[in-house]
Amino acid sequence: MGEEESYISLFETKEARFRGLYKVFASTIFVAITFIWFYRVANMPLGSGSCWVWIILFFSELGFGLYWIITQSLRWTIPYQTPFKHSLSLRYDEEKLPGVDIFVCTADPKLEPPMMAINTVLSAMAYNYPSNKLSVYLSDDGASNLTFFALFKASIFSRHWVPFCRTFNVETTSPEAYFSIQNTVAQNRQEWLSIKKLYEDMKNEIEAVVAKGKLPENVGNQHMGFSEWNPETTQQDHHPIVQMIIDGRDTNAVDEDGFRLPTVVYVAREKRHNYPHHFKAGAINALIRVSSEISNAPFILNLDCDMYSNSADTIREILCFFMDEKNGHDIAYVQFPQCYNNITKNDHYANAYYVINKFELAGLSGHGASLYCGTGCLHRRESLSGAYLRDCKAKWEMKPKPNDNRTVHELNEASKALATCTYEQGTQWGKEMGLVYGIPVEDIATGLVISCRGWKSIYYNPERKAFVGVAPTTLDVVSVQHKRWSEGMFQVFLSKYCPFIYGHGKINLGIQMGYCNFLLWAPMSLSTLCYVIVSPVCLLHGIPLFPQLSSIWFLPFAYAFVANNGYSLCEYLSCGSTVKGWWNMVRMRLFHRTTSYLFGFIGAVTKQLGLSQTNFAITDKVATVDVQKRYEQEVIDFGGSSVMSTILSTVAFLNVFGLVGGIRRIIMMDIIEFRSSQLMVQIILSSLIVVINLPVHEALFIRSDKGCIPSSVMLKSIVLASFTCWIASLGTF
Ligand SMILES: O=c1ccn([C@@H]2O[C@H](COP(=O)(O)OP(=O)(O)O[C@H]3O[C@H](CO)[C@@H](O)[C@H](O)[C@H]3O)[C@@H](O)[C@H]2O)c(=O)[nH]1
Ligand SMILES: [Mn+2]
Repeated sequence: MGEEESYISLFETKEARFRGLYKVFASTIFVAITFIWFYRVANMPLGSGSCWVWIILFFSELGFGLYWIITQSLRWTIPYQTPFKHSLSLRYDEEKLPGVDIFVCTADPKLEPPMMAINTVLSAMAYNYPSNKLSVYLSDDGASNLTFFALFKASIFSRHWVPFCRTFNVETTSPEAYFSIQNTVAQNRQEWLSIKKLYEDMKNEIEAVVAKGKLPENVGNQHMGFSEWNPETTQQDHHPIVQMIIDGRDTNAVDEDGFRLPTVVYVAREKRHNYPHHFKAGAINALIRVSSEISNAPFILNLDCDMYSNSADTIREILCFFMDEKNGHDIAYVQFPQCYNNITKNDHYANAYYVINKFELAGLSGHGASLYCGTGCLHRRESLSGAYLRDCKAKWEMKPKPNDNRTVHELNEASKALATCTYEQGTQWGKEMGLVYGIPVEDIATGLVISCRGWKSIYYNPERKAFVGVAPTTLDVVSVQHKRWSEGMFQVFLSKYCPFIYGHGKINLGIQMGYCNFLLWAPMSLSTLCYVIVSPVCLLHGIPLFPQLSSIWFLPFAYAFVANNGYSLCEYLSCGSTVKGWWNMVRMRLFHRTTSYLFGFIGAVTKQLGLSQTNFAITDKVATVDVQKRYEQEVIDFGGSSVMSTILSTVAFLNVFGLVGGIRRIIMMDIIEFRSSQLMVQIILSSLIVVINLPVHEALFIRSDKGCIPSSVMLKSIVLASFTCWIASLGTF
């Protein structure tokens, strides 16, 4: 079918409504911002001691204002996509569908339990897609035989799991997630009970082996792959390991219903102490090469080990974008939002990224590009490998791999040669080919480079979550992640990949500005820090920084503040979250901007100056019972004494000091003086900061659990806050 039919698009794009109204509203905020800038310059107390404070504030407000302008690029046009998977099935027979290679990355069996990784692998094996077109590659940067053992066991379990999912149309194809949702006997009683038992037996066996840290004695006989490990093998020093566990070509590799199984391959690229391995980017680049040797599918789905597939038809949906004859040829990748299954009602760590997922990422794709977020993304092999759109035939013609008669052993050996440390030496890998090296957000930099090569990319946020992961459950881990992100993104901005320089003439202004929304998280910390430190300190010393309430100049400040936050609240609520959830997001933004983004800023600048090296701190995905309990109760886990909790407490104390000092002055005023007091805005500001910091005060003074802030940090912060106030008083006032 197909050719003779009149053309029907495989996907549709709709624009969000009321954008015109929004543009009018945004223009009013813009006017207010320009008034604020004007006020700050026109009223600069030149010659007075507090002049430098005004200069600081001017730069801070300039930062806020410019950043606000940049954020508008993501709110101009917001497209929403709908793929038509039924039309795809009508147009293409099963044999005509292209192959898809699925990459799952794991890096540390302690931080990322092997059970988690194999659940992701199993979820990917059970896609509602022809099995002989699927190949799943597990990249293990931990080079752990425990992970290999888990994958081997999962391959045996998959013979039952894949047909179970197919027979009963299971959508949540990660067994762990499936049994946690479907935790009472399902209708298909007999099958459900037996598959659950099989899963639990496997889980218990794997967890026991992982807990022991040692493989069972006789396991070597079960698969030749176990012989790859010897006592000298360590995470950072080992030869390349490639082991095909299921060979999809093998007519005996069938599930219990007699259907072929997807190919499953374990890969641990070579690591040596004196060779940089480039973290996740290095792992994916090795996988691109290894998979090209084995299956060479034209599409690559990239998943982190903690992001399982939650919707069986996802691949078919994504292919609607790529295989649309009219609009599909220039699409390089389709990115899904990162969603999590452990978000609490009011999302106290602001992990859900509601607004980013619903508006900002969609808004960027309104300009023709999507952020590549590292996971939940399906790429065209050519564009991911480094091809320019103009050089591609611009056809999705899928050349099936010619029959490969090599044995599994031969394929393994041929692939190992592609996963050595030396393979990339003197090549363009990490520069012009594959994922970009040297930046801890390899994904974002790579997505940008792909856009600059002429490709389009799509952001698709379906109703049913397509991929679901685990969000961090302590403030420490959230901060590790945000520090890496903000640092990496700012590094992109400072590097040759800066969208305004690298992208000049290659991508439109909307994409350049859109990217900067994310790339500039780190420097925004400076503007915020000025506000939350300078304002209370000046309040304490009675130095006014803002117009009095009765002044006409107060209006732009009030309007910009209220309109911006009011709009942000509406955006938040429209995503289905709560007012408390929004408040928590505002708090987390303050926390990040005063800590992790500051560290990120410093990190990016020192890297730029060549004073430090790129690192990738893996986020811990395991929580103790105690931590988990606090998380479920939405109690912030400050994680004891750290530089971060010291900064947070110091900022909290500074604002308490400022507020107390300010209120003392106000009490001593008469009513006329009060009305004309120029300190009122600072009092309001510090009050808001004190209220938003209530969980910090609680953790300092009331709580005594393990997640509270210890008294040593309290003392340090009081000393630091007092010292800051004292230094300021010595200064110019
Ligand atoms: O040397 C490494 C380090 C990490 N990883 C893998 O990278 C993934 C992401 O690491 P994680 O610690 O979970 O970081 P997150 O902050 O959760 O990751 C987000 O941010 C990263 C960029 O900073 C992206 O690569 C991820 O896709 C995105 O989910 C995990 O599967 C790891 O196993 C490796 O394969 N090798
Ligand atoms: Mn992760």
